[in-house]
Amino acid sequence: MKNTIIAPSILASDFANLESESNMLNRSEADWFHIDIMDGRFVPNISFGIPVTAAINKHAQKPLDVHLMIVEPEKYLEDFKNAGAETLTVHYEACTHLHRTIGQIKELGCKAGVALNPHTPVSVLEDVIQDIDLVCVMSVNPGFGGQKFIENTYDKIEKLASLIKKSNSNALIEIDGGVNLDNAPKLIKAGADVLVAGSFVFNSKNPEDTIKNLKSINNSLVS
Ligand SMILES: O=C(CO)[C@@H](O)[C@H](O)COP(=O)(O)O
Ligand SMILES: [Co+2]
Repeated sequence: MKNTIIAPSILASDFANLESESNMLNRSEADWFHIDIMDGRFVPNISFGIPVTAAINKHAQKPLDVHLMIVEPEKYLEDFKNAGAETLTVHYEACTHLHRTIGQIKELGCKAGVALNPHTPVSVLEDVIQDIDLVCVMSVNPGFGGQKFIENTYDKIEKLASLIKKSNSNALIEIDGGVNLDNAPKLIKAGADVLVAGSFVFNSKNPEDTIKNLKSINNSLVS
């Protein structure tokens, strides 16, 4: 049975209590910590950067999945690796030399991810899909948590799954934005391997239970 990876997004957590939020994720069935880095240039919002990532990493007992929504990400890869990143995801739209940037991530010993904005077709990845470990399909326009899920994402996942299969790539398909218990089963059926969920987890009454519910979707799909 496929084991869907659940990656709660720290963006929706209580920034004044990152230690307790991290401990909650450590106790929970979450697999990764999703860390959203926004620079106010690639996206119209600023979140936090390298020192806060390092501070989260002090408490996190699970891999950090770092989503760089920044221009010129190649300048900061090493800093984020040193801050604890296991996966470094750059945006296709922010990289003039994407192939080189992927190589730099690998040289640092990190997993290489590439994120696609909602308007970017999966076909742009044809010539790099074998080199990457993860494709992050944005199911909202990047920059903010709590936005409405874009329905076209299901088609996009299917196209990406077929590109990955055709290319004998091992890339994981991650979905980021507006994920909840209503759309998650359909996302998994379409081929999603990793679900990022921010507000759905942290705004719920019991985030640990919400993570457990997301994690158990696979079981219910089997029957
Ligand atoms: O990268 C982003 C937004 O740009 C995401 O990771 C959000 O943080 C997801 O938040 P929700 O849509 O689940 O609230
Ligand atoms: Co993200």
